[in-house]
Amino acid sequence: MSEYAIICEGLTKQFGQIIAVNSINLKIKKGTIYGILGPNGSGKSTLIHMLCGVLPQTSGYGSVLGYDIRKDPEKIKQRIGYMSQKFSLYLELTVLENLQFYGEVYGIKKDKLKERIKHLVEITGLSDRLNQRSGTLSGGWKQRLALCCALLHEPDFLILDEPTAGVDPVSRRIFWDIIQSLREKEVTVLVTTHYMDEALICDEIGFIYFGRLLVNGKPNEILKQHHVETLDELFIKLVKQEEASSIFQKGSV
Ligand SMILES: Nc1ncnc2c1ncn2[C@@H]1O[C@H](COP(=O)(O)OP(=O)(O)OP(=O)(O)O)[C@@H](O)[C@H]1O
Repeated sequence: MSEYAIICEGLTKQFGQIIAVNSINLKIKKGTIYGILGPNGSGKSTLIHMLCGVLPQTSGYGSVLGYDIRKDPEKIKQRIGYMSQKFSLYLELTVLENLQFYGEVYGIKKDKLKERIKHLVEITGLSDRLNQRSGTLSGGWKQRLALCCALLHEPDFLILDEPTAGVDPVSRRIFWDIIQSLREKEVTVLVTTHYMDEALICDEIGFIYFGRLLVNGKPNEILKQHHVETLDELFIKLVKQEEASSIFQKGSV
């Protein structure tokens, strides 16, 4: 059994002329939180979609929980929980109805589902809102419900695509407390974020720029290696370096 939940070797995705993900090599240990950072359009979602088994790669290799993303996408889908950037639950259904619906889609038995819903609404603070129509929840509460749905079937690998974008600080804190508690259960978490305070909580982070993984490792070690105090500082420095080298390359042709 591998100690890694995720392995990418030269993983690449091309859309016509655009290389959205460019030969990424990455290993994520089981039971850890890995944060992906990078500007808009840098390839984060494309990488995630490949790892979910919903977007075939152009070249390279990827495995999730030991399953090849090209050969076994269906097995991967059963073992992962995914929360997308956009709220994708049914707005006209209540909180409870959404949870019951997703539980049935995952094929969770009635008694188990009841137990899971009780546990998840308790830890996310949704217990008092079970009968509220989901469309009337504010942004932070909608995200808590989406997290509950992604965790219902006890996935071994949880993918969160910008889960806290536009969410208030209290909801963000609750969110991250839950994410961190998953470490104890050996759940591997892959999360994209633009918030540097969230990145510092992750066990390891990667910074993607134009589809390439420029930096990868433990946040504090990365800061030391690059002689910077904050991740913001580092990422601005990296982007400037990359821009300067692309201008240099264009100029030298
Ligand atoms: N289906 C597609 N067809 C063509 N180009 C695409 C497709 N999906 C993504 N791209 C392009 O691939 C690149 C990477 O996009 P991607 O959505 O993965 O970035 P991202 O880092 O997730 O961005 P954001 O932070 O805005 O969500 C972009 O140039 C985007 O326009």
